[in-house]
Amino acid sequence: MPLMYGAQSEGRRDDETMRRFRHDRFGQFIHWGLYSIPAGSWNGVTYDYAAEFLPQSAGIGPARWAGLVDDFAAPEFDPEAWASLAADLGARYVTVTAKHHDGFCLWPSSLTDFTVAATPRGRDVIGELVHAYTARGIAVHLYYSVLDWHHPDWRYAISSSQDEEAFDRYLSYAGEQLRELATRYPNVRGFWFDGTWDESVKANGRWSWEIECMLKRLIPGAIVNSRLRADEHGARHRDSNGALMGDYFSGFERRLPDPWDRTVTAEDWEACVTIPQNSWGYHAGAEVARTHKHPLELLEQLVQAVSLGGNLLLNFGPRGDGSFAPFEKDVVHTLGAWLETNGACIYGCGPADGWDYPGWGYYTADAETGAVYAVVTRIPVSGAIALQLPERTRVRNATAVATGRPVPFAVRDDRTVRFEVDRASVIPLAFALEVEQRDDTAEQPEVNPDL
Ligand SMILES: C[C@@H]1N[C@@H](C(=O)NCc2ccccc2)[C@H](O)[C@@H]1O
Repeated sequence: MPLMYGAQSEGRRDDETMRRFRHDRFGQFIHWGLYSIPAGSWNGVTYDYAAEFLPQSAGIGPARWAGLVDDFAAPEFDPEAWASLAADLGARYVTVTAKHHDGFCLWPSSLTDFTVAATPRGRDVIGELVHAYTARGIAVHLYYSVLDWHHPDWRYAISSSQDEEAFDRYLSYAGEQLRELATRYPNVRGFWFDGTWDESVKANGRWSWEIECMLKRLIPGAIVNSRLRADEHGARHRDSNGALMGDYFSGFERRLPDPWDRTVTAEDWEACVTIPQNSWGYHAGAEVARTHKHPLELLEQLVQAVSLGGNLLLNFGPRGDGSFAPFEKDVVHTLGAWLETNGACIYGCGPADGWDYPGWGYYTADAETGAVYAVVTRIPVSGAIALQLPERTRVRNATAVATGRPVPFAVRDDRTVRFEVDRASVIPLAFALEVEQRDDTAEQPEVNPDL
C-alpha cells in the first residue's frame, strides 16, 4: 500500500557507518539517572520490579521524584574510568541514557530545568561521556525515551482536542531536545529510541518520520533503531507493508531470537539484555541480586546473537554515586578476557550460511574472509562434538582460536566431522575451521573414524 511515513529505505544499509556498527557486534548499554540513587527502594520499602520504574512501582509523583536532583552528586562519576571499563569489557560501542522515562536529562538541556545542570555538581554527563568514549575509539549512541513521566504535556492516549494540543506541545519539546542533542554532540553515531509503545506515539507516525529525517540531516549517516518509528497507520518497527523502519530491528528486549530461527538473519538487529533478570537501573535489593545472570550466560548470549547476524547490547547500571558494582566488574573481567583471545569469532562475524544450529554451541563466520568458527558452549557427555557439514564442504584444518594450536578431528562420513573436546576446556571454546568447497567429481573425503 502507498505510505507517506513508512520505511525511509529498503534493505540493509551498506555505508561505512552501518558496516562499522555491524562489525562491532557488541555494545554496552548504560542506564544511569535519578533512579540509580534509590536503587529500587523508597521509604524503607524495596520494590522488586525494575529500578528505573520505581516512580510507578512506589507511586511517586513527579514533584517528589524531582527532589532526587539535589542528591545526584555522583562523587564517583569518572568518564575516563567508564570508558576504560567499556574497553576492558570488549564493547565496541556504548548506548547511554540521555533521558529515560522519568524525563530527567543527563545533559544541560535548554528546553527544561529538570537536568544535570540543577544537580550539586552540574556536570554535563552526556558531554563528558561522549568525549571520553570517543577518545577511546568507542562509538556512542544516545538513548532517548519518548515516554516522559515528568513533562505536563505527556499523554498516553489522545481522547480530546485538549489532549491533542498538549501532546503536540510535548512532541515539539521532544523534537527540539533531539535537535539539541544532535547539535551539541555531532560525533555520536546513533540514537536509540524507547518508550514509543503508547497509543499517543503510535498515532504520530509523521512525527517519528520527521525525527528520523532531522537526525540524519544533522548527523549524516546517523544510525536510528526501529523503536522510534511508527507509520501513519500506527504500525511499529515495520511499516504496514512489512518494511523495516529505522536502520536495525530493536524489538528484542531481554530476549534473543530462537537459535533455530534463521529468518532473523535477513536483516540487521540488536538485542538488549540485562545482568539481573529485570532491572536496567542499578537495583540494590537482595531478591533482584539473587537472580543475576552468570557472566558465561551473558557471553553465550553474545555468541548466539552473532551466530544469527545480530548485535548484543549488554546493560550496566552504575550506582547512584557513579561507581560500578562488583558483580558488574566480574562480568567485565570474564567477557573482556574471553574476547581478548577469542574475539575473532565475534567481531566482524555473522551467521555461517549452511551450517545449522548444532545444539552444543553456535557457528559464526567472518563476513570478510568466510572463515567459519565453531563455538562450543555445551560439551556433550561423549566428550566429542559432531559437525554436520553443508553440502560439498570439506574441513581442511581446525585451530583452537584461543591458543592458535591445530586441533585433530575425525572425518566420520561425507557430511560429518568429529572433534574430541577436553572436558576441562574453558568454555565457550572456539575452533576456527578452514573449509573448502568440494566439487562432486573430487575424490570422497578420506574417512578416518578412529582418530
Ligand atoms: C531498554 C529498556 N526499555 C525500558 C522499558 O520500559 N521496558 C519495559 C517494556 C518492555 C517492553 C514493552 C514495553 C515496556 C526499560 O526501562 C529499559 O530502558
